[in-house]
Amino acid sequence: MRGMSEHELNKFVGKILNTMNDGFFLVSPDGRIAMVNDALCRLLGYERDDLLGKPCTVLKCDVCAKSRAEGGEHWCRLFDATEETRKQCCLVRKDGGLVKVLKNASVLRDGERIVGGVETITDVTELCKREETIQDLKRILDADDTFMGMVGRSAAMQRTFTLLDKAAQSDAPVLLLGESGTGKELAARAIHELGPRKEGPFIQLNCAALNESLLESELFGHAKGAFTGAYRHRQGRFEAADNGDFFLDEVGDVPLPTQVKLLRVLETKSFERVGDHKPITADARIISATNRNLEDMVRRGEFREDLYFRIAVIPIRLPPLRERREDIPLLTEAFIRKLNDKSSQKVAGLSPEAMQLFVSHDWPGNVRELKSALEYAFVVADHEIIRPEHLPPAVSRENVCATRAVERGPDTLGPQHAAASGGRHEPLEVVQGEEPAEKAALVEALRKAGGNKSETARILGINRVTVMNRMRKYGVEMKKVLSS
Ligand SMILES: Nc1ncnc2c1ncn2[C@@H]1O[C@H](COP(=O)(O)OP(=O)(O)OP(=O)(O)O)[C@@H](O)[C@H]1O
Repeated sequence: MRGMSEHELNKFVGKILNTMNDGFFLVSPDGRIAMVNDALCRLLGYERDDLLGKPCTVLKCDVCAKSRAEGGEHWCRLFDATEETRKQCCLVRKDGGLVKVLKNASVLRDGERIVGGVETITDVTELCKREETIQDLKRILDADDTFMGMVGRSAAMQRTFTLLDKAAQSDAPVLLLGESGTGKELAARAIHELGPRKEGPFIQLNCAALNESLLESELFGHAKGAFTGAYRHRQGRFEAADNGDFFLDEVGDVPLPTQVKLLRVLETKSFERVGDHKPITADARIISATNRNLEDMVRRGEFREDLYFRIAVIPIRLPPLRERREDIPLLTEAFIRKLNDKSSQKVAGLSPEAMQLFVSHDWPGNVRELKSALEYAFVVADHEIIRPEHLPPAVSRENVCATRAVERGPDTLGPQHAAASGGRHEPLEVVQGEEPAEKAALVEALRKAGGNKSETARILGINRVTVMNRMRKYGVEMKKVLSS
């Protein structure tokens, strides 16, 4: 600036300040705004005249307000501190909006005399928003993908994990709702493991598997001679669950007369064994589960309303897999890792085409179906990579329909899903969706093992008893397998 006098320079100060991107203002020692630049007016939505001569408190700086409240020798802490750099504060715009800024401030002195204060402010609102987004994404990425053995990174599963955790801490009855294979049993175990009764027993009963009298005998026990075949006294599951958690699976299948007895036990914690009059008390927390729509059943008179309210104090819905497709790759990876550990086959992963089929399939049998599809693929694939031709037909064939369903959105997925979520009988397609994969995997493994059940178990990564159970379940005959 050689050749320009200070006086001449002063003439241009206003212009210089108005070319700055950052806001600038000058305050007099009594705190009145003496000078502002265009950037400040722009940033805060004020006209120059709105600000000039006004106390600087009009900018409603949060840090200034706080330090004023804490007190100090001077009305403004700047005059105590004499300098502030990169202080993060929040100002209020004329229209009431908040602006996050970084502020540099300095006291202006002429010798010993304070002549004012100068501040420059940089708008960091956008930067802060981006930082918040980064932090949110980081939280999602860092979020634990598993919760007591349940895999899920989707927001829906993360919410479910939080709810399960909270429910576990209370002693209130929990009702787990969700389609078959969504993980209700895993969730029940998680609640037990995390809850105050974890040192006590976790007793489980599938209410759908038994007729009325067997169910009552299982629930409450029976006295010797109570019915033909009752040779001994037998403890019921309620009694066994004393001081622990009692998981009533498929609670929607409890017949109405048994519902009355169940309600009485839940209310009084007291019951009698079948064929006996001696009252027995047991204190168990009830965790129930169903894939049926209990509210509809209550409306239809098929489920007692009073029992419903007893067991549904904390209802938690396990979302179907098609509502959280983002979890499919993660679940796939987790199951492949487990199957690799257990079986002789070593698989690196799915080809992009197979993964595409996985992600677009609707999984009416949910996580159980996905697990079975991988068990099938492990047996069929003789490569390190699972390709579409290694997947069960239900997965590879339905690609087109599934893609259409995805395009239509989850609310229009068709009747099989409505039924799967609430109807008493799962539609044929649901059963077909999950059974053939498990059955086909079993048959293929038996064939590979030449009928040797232990070898079959090793191939499938399950135990020998499960092999026999599955053979019985699917009516698989060894002779037919070996001759086909
Ligand atoms: N989130 C998950 N992460 C890992 N495995 C899961 C998950 N959800 C379910 N599974 C697995 O899927 C299978 C079915 O789960 P589970 O038996 O808990 O489902 P469910 O809802 O109780 O089914 P159903 O109503 O038919 O009894 C099990 O092998 C379970 O380990």
